[in-house]
Amino acid sequence: MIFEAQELSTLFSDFRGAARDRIPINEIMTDTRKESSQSLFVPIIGESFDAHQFLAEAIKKGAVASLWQKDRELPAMIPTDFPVFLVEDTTKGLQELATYYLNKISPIVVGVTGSNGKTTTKDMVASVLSTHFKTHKTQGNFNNHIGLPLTILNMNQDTEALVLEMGMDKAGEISVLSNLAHPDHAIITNIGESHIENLGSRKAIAAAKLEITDGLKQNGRLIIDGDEPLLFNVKKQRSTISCGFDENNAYPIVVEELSDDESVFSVTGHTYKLPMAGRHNVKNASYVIALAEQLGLTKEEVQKGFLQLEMSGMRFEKVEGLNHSLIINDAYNASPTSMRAVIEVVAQLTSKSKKVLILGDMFELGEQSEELHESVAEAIDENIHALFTIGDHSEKISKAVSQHKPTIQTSHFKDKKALCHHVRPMLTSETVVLIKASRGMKLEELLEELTE
Ligand SMILES: CC(=O)N[C@H]1[C@@H](OP(=O)(O)OP(=O)(O)OC[C@H]2O[C@@H](n3ccc(=O)[nH]c3=O)[C@H](O)[C@@H]2O)O[C@H](CO)[C@@H](O)[C@@H]1O[C@H](C)C(=O)N[C@@H](C)C(=O)N[C@H](CCC(=O)N[C@@H](CCC[C@@H](N)C(=O)O)C(=O)O)C(=O)O
Ligand SMILES: Nc1ncnc2c1ncn2[C@@H]1O[C@H](COP(=O)(O)OP(=O)(O)OP(=O)(O)O)[C@@H](O)[C@H]1O
Ligand SMILES: C[C@@H](N)C(=O)N[C@H](C)C(=O)O
Repeated sequence: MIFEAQELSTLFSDFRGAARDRIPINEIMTDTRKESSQSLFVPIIGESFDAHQFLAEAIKKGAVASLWQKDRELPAMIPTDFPVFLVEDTTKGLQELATYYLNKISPIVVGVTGSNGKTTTKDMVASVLSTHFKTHKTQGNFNNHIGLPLTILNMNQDTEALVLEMGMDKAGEISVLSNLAHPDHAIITNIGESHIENLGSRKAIAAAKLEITDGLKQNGRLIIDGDEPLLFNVKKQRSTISCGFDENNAYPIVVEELSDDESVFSVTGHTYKLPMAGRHNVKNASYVIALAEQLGLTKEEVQKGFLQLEMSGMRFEKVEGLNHSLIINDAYNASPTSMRAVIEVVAQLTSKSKKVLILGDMFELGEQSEELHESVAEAIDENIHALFTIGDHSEKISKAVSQHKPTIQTSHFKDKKALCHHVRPMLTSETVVLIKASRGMKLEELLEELTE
């Protein structure tokens, strides 16, 4: 149970029905298409539906009370004793509920934002903190003004640490999330180009990410990518902790060994093993090390947390392909920085000799889209055997590569089936294929044709 209807009557003073009864509410329902039990229905007005139309269905599906937006007519057929709490805006009501519940449980709160690496770092933080605290974390990519409150309302009553991914694609959005969650500590993973179409520049993206301090608790620490020039000003502030490969960072990283499945590195003289490849993941891990120290965890707990890491899917997710080839599904999303980062990892892999890249469009890059797509070609060197692009914009990458690096086989496709038909014969035990593009491309659909 998260609360009783009676508690909500103190939060929302305008109500009808048995709102003052001690009716247990176990969960929040925002989608009547999903099963629920003993839930509070919160009808969200979205782009395709106004959920107020589904109240009867919600009751059938297990709702025992509901928020209701005052400017919507309440259906007459609803039982007179059914508790309804009237609010100006149901999304804001959801957020108020989350704040109320957060204050009731009062866990340590860690906020994670950044252009790339939010989900990865959130998963790392949760894995490490779970060695010391009862920990709850954002599920999937529930990182916006609806997903974050739902994450809070989904935590168990005995939660001691809450790890919240905070996403944005417009200025002001992180500020709302930070002022809702009031993190004890906050992490900015990097400043890339994601959603630059809306923000206009990387400088504006940095400013938007720094909104995470708007709600940061007194004495809270901001942990940042100390190698990022756009964050150098905030790096000087006492409450900021800088991590990165530059030796002048508070937590300087020394890479000892990078292999296909493991990264060995040291931070402030202690060596860690991370069961992931890529310098970018080493940097993500350094944020977790700095945070863990703030929270009093031992280095052994940190190392244990790294070793028991459970990553979210479609982030460098390794899948066996046809003929014992290796498919790397990094298809959740893409921006130039993240695409370059993961291409570097694939180029360095030693377990496979034939390296094939399948790269799709990157969205929301605005006027800089062509130039930013072309810039990815700079990260593609002779370690790569073939590059296949798909979509409307990624052809800029294959054209740039075919022009400057003619030894690399390149082709562009408009159609997933045709692409797979071309790639399948290349799949042998020596082949690794990287799949990466923006979420809207849904390149994970290629896996059907490239795996058993
Ligand atoms: C509101 C909601 O949850 N909608 C989800 C719903 O969409 P659908 O189109 O079906 O419904 P509507 O939104 O139009 O309907 C309103 C409500 O009606 C409910 N409903 C509908 C039909 C029905 O028969 N019964 C019903 O009860 C419905 O459930 C709605 O509550 O389903 C879709 C498919 O599952 C979901 O995709 C959709 O989710 C929306 C997009 C959403 O915002 N969900 C959040 C919980 C969330 O966190 N989603 C994340 C993605 C977040 C994200 O994109 N983050 C960005 C950064 C932030 C950008 C910010 N500006 C923003 O607005 O998001 C990033 O880059 O990471 C996720 O799904 O992973
Ligand atoms: N610190 C980093 N710097 C650059 N790229 C990174 C970093 N961390 C992860 N990446 C790349 O970004 C991809 C997406 O990682 P992840 O999903 O954790 O980021 P995210 O910020 O949650 O992304 P999104 O906002 O699209 O949900 C990874 O597969 C990897 O290619
Ligand atoms: C996940 C969503 N917020 C997102 O980043 N969408 C990009 C632009 C996409 O659709 O690829």
